[in-house]
Amino acid sequence: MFENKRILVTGGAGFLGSKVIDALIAQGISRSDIIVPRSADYDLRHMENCHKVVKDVDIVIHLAARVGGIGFNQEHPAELFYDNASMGIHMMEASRLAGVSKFVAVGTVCAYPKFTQVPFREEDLWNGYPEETNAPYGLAKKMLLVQAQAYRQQYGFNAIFLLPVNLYGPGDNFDPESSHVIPALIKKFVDAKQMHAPVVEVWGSGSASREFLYVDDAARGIALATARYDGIEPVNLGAGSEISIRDLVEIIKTHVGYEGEVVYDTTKPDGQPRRCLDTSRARMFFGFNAEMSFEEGLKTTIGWYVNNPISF
Ligand SMILES: NC(=O)C1=CN([C@@H]2O[C@H](COP(=O)(O)OP(=O)(O)OC[C@H]3O[C@@H](n4cnc5c(N)ncnc54)[C@H](OP(=O)(O)O)[C@@H]3O)[C@@H](O)[C@H]2O)C=CC1
Ligand SMILES: C[C@H]1O[C@H](OP(=O)(O)OP(=O)(O)OC[C@H]2O[C@@H](n3cnc4c(=O)[nH]c(N)nc43)[C@H](O)[C@@H]2O)[C@@H](O)[C@@H](O)C1=O
Repeated sequence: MFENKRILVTGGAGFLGSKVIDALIAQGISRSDIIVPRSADYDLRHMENCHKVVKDVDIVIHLAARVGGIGFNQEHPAELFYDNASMGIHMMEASRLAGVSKFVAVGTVCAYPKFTQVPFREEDLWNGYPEETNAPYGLAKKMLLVQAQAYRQQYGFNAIFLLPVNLYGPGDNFDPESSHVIPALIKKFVDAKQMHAPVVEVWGSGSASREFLYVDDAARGIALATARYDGIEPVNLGAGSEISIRDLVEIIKTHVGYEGEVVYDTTKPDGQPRRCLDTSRARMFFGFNAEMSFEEGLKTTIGWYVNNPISF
C-alpha cells in the first residue's frame, strides 16, 4: 500500500498526529516520505496553503484541527466551527484537485446525537443533533463525512471517514484552559498533592460517562485504516468500554495518591450524558482492536505527566 508513497499528515506535530507518524514508521514507511506541515508556515484555513501542501503527495491524513475540552468548546464555539470546517473542506478539495489517491478524514465522537442507543453505531450518526456544548465542533468535523461521500459519488475520490472516541495518553494537552477531562484531572490531583491542597474541584455532576482510547491505539487504528480501508461508510475508533466520570475521578485520585476531598461543581456542564462506541466495524474492515488496558494507560499517562511537569 505504502511503497514509495508520499504521505502528508496535517496536524502531524500534535498529540495524536505525532503518534500517527510513529505508527506509519512502524508500518515500514520512511520518515522522509512523511510530510508534516506546521500551522505557522501553512494556515490550512486558507485554500492557497492547502494547494501548496498537497503538491506531489499521494496520501493525505488530515488531523489538523482546533481541539479542546468541554470548557474550551463552551468558550469558543464559533472558532471551533469555522476553523475545523474551513480546514477540512479546503484540504479535501485541494487534495482532489491535486490527484491525491487517498484522503483520510478524522472526525470525532462529538458528531453523534446527544441521545442515541449505546453503544453508538455508525448507522445511528444522523439520528439527532449532537450535545450542545460540542455540537459546532462535532458538526464541523461531521461535514467531512458528507463531503467524502459526495466526492466519492461524483468524482470517484477515495476519501474515508474515521470517528475516534475521547483520546488520552502521554503528550496530551494539559493546559487547564483547553484540556480534556483526563489530563485536567491528572494535573488537578498531582498539583493538589504537591501543594497539600485540601480539596480538588471536579466539573459537572460526575454522572456522565465516557469511553477513552489510548492515543497509541488510535494512531495504530488510523494507520491500519489508511493501509486497508477504502469504504464509503464511517468507522468508529474506540476501546468499547464505558466509565462514569465519578469512577474515573476515583481511579485517578487513587493512582496519584491524593488523599484530600473531591467536590463536584455542578455549575459546570456534564456534556454528552453517555458515550460508548460499537467497535465492530473497525475490527471487521481493517482488523483494529484497542490493546492498551485503561488501568495501564492511565498509570503511563500519570507517570509521563509527573516526569514532564508543564507549567501554564
Ligand atoms: N484529542 C481527542 O480526544 C480527539 C481528537 N480527535 C481528532 O484528532 C485530531 C488531532 O487532535 P489532537 O492531536 O488532540 O489535537 P492537537 O491540538 O494536539 O493537534 C492539532 C494540530 O492541528 C494543527 N492545526 C491547528 N490549526 C491549524 C491551522 N489553522 N492550520 C494548520 N494546522 C493547524 C496544529 O499544528 P501546529 O502544531 O503546527 O500548530 C496541531 O498540531 C483532530 O482532527 C481532532 O478533531 C478526535 C477525537 C478525539
Ligand atoms: C473528545 C471529544 O469530546 C469532548 O467532549 P467531552 O468528552 O465532554 O470533553 P471533556 O473531556 O472536557 O469532558 C468530559 C467530562 O468530564 C467532566 N469533567 C470533570 N472535571 C473536568 C475538568 O476538570 N476538565 C474537563 N475538561 N472536564 C471535566 C466534564 O464535565 C464532562 O462531563 C469534546 O470537547 C471534543 O474535544 C471531542 O472531540
